[in-house]
Amino acid sequence: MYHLFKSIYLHATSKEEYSILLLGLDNAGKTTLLEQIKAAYSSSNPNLRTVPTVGQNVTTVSLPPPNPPIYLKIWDVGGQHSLRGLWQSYYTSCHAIVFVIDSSDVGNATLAELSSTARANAAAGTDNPEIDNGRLEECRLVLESVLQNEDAAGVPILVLANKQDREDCVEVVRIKEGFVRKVFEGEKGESVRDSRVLPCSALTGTGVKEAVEWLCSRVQWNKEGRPPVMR
Ligand SMILES: Nc1nc2c(ncn2[C@@H]2O[C@H](COP(=O)(O)OP(=O)(O)OP(=O)(O)O)[C@@H](O)[C@H]2O)c(=O)[nH]1
Ligand SMILES: [Mg+2]
Repeated sequence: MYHLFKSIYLHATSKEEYSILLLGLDNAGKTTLLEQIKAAYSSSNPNLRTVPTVGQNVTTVSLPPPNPPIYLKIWDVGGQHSLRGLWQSYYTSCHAIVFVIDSSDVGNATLAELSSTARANAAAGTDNPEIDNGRLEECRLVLESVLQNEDAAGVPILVLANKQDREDCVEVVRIKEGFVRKVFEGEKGESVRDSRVLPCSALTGTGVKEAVEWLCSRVQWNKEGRPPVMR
């Protein structure tokens, strides 16, 4: 009888917990985003004086109603080149991935032109000084490697076009149509995946709640594929 009551009590009081993995190049804004999420759901002030992450930061948030009563455990890992090899150890246990892009560092031409120019330059081993490619090509290679990893297969991906507060940013529609769609539909993409592209400014907090709400709905939608941990 004790065990029956205990299991009823645990069932009634425990909540589903889903892990969210923040990825993206160094300087994209992952740690700033983590700080804003933490602040948004705990009524504290965000610490926006970030330093490059070596290792990981983690925080767990509980969303208020009308969101479902779940926990999101958010993992922020370092995006520097030498640290990207560590990302794959998080793939099997994550329920969704957020790929953060610095929208002010993807070039000054249209993204379609940039993609083809960057590829042509890479193939020819040259660089056209007239066009600033930013880090678009590096970003493409890194996003492709995430999509191709078997341990991350089927995991919902939210691409965040961050730093939308900056005057020199590329707008979200261009990032979506000229870059993300091409990567997802390209031969190294995986078009059957649940995905979305949203604008945000981790610095001001704009778009952060919309991002979290999308994640919240998609991890629950995918819970048969990746069941939550009960806490
Ligand atoms: N203008 C603007 N700056 C931002 C935004 N998000 C982050 N930054 C700035 O970008 C820089 C890098 O931000 P971080 O959050 O530390 O970047 P990160 O992705 O965690 O970098 P790593 O830890 O090296 O992988 C900091 O100076 C932030 O203040 C944004 O939305 N707008
Ligand atoms: Mg960081």
